[in-house]
Amino acid sequence: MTQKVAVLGTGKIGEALLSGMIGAGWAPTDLLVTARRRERADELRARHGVTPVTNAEAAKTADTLILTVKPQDMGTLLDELAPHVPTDRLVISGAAGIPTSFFEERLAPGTPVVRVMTNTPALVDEAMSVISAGTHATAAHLTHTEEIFGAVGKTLRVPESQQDACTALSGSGPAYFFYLVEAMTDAGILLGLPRDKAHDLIVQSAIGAAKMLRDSGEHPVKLRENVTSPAGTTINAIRELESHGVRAALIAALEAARDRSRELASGTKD
Ligand SMILES: NC(=O)C1=CN([C@@H]2O[C@H](COP(=O)(O)OP(=O)(O)OC[C@H]3O[C@@H](n4cnc5c(N)ncnc54)[C@H](O)[C@@H]3O)[C@@H](O)[C@H]2O)C=CC1
Ligand SMILES: O=C(O)[C@@H]1CCC=N1
Repeated sequence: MTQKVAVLGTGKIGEALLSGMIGAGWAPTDLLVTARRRERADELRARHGVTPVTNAEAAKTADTLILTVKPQDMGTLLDELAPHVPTDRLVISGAAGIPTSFFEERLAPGTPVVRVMTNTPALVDEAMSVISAGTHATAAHLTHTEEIFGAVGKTLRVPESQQDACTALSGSGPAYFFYLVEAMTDAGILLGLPRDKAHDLIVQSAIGAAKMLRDSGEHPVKLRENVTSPAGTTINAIRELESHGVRAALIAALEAARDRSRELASGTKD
């Protein structure tokens, strides 16, 4: 049976998902998109061969609705959608913070809702997407959600109570690594290297370290110890990181991200 999937509010995350799904074999003719602006809809059609529709048309036509608007826009979108969504549709939310109960309260009783937190490496099929079922979502709904988000990377099921923490870790996670690369590139400049060379050195080191973290089976502490020679260079750098409280700063930063995710729960917090 053909399953039509609609992405509503196709911005950065929505388009990355769309592109990954098409790459994984979804027929563009089975994919519908909605956008606020006409030019954006035309752009999506030209780039991916998908069909732009209105939010109401998507609700009536698609079997699965993936809502990828900003948390603050979700209430307005749901007001628009609610009269048109039959209860046999699966509604997937990709928004930070907003609980499945927010959707269940606004959609017809019994509508299955799944909450997903993905991340921007979806653009290169290396996303980490964490998936939680709402009250009426079945095992089949979770499997279908995994099929969709599996097109852009790894998936993991978690209880919804862990979603805000996951948002802080993997949802926002890529930003912390980009920030680190930016800061380390600045350090390279301080040490007299041209920016482009410093950038290349750090990026390749990041890729190598990421592959070792994923593939070596070693604990990160062991991997770091292997780099840290007695009376060598690395331990001098580590001492500075510790004395500047970088570990504590990271813990506090992720706690702040988790708290903000909780705060977004009402879907209206600017
Ligand atoms: N950017 C990121 O790294 C991540 C974002 N998210 C979540 O994904 C969602 C989307 O984020 P982005 O793609 O970064 O935002 P974005 O701003 O690029 O995309 C949202 C799109 O929704 C459109 N939109 C808003 N209201 C609409 C409506 N009523 N009808 C149709 N289109 C509408 C906007 O015009 C925009 O194009 C957010 O809820 C965010 O919390 C999740 C994981 C990572
Ligand atoms: O910053 C944000 O709110 C979104 C959600 C996770 C990553 N970006």
